[in-house]
Amino acid sequence: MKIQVAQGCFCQARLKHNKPPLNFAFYAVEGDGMPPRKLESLQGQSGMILAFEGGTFVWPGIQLGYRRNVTLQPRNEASIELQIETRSLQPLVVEISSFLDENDCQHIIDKALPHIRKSSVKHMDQDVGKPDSNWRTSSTYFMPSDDAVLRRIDDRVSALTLIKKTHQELAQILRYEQGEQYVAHHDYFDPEMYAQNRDIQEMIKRGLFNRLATVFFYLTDVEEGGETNFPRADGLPQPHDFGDCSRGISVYPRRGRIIIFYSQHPSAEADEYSLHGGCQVKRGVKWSANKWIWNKPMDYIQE
Ligand SMILES: O=C(O)CCC(=O)C(=O)O
Ligand SMILES: [Fe+2]
Repeated sequence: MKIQVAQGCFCQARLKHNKPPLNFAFYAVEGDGMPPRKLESLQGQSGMILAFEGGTFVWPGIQLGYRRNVTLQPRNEASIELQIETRSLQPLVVEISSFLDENDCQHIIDKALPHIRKSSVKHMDQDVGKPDSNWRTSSTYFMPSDDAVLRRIDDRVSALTLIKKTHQELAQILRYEQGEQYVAHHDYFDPEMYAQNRDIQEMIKRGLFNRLATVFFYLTDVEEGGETNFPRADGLPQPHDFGDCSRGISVYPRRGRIIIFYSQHPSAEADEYSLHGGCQVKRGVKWSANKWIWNKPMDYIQE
């Protein structure tokens, strides 16, 4: 038996359009606590079986505005039809305009309301000791999936992303009141930026594992502002002002809408273009939620 090992890059077509290349690769895990090693020269070897953990599905973006009709088959539910639209290729952002219904959205809000408290952020080494409100002024509740509605949503997210439920974190419910925001940041943990943080190093196994994708729910319409902005969309340079929402692309809140954006390339390398923020709510209140998905089981949610 001969097994070809692919190692490569979606390069030619992208470079032609002045887009940064998207690399993909295979990795070997050397042992607990060791960073993964790239397998770069295995072509032509025979009789080898590669077993790897961490490989996960990514929706192909195809092109901006591409619309794909899909039929999902969530566990314990009839199939559902929906349309996935590509909003950005770099970072990869797709939108489903109607994923949650009115009742789902209201259920999440009602359930979170008694528990919601000021949001925190995980500080990079250089920011330890600074107030969370430098970055984020919203309120948060991490909500256990302890009823049928929430379990159904987890199953749907799993069917949509084609990533097991065990890889999801608990939904982080967010409320932004007028004037509140979360400036641009990454959802993945850069091992170098958290070198002194033992908990994070343990969680990401020094770079082996990380958040792969974010499924972001919009639970209310917002009268003005509150959009999610990707200031580096389409390969733009690093912004000077991380609160500037005038660059790149923005997705506006609409009750029931969701987006999926990917923090990693198919190669499992972090995508620095996935920088994003929750822009200031100018009028009204924004309820929303993060479903962070890892490239490993997290043990918050059982299959
Ligand atoms: O509120 C938003 O639109 C984005 C929030 C966000 O990026 C986060 O909570 O990590
Ligand atoms: Fe985020």
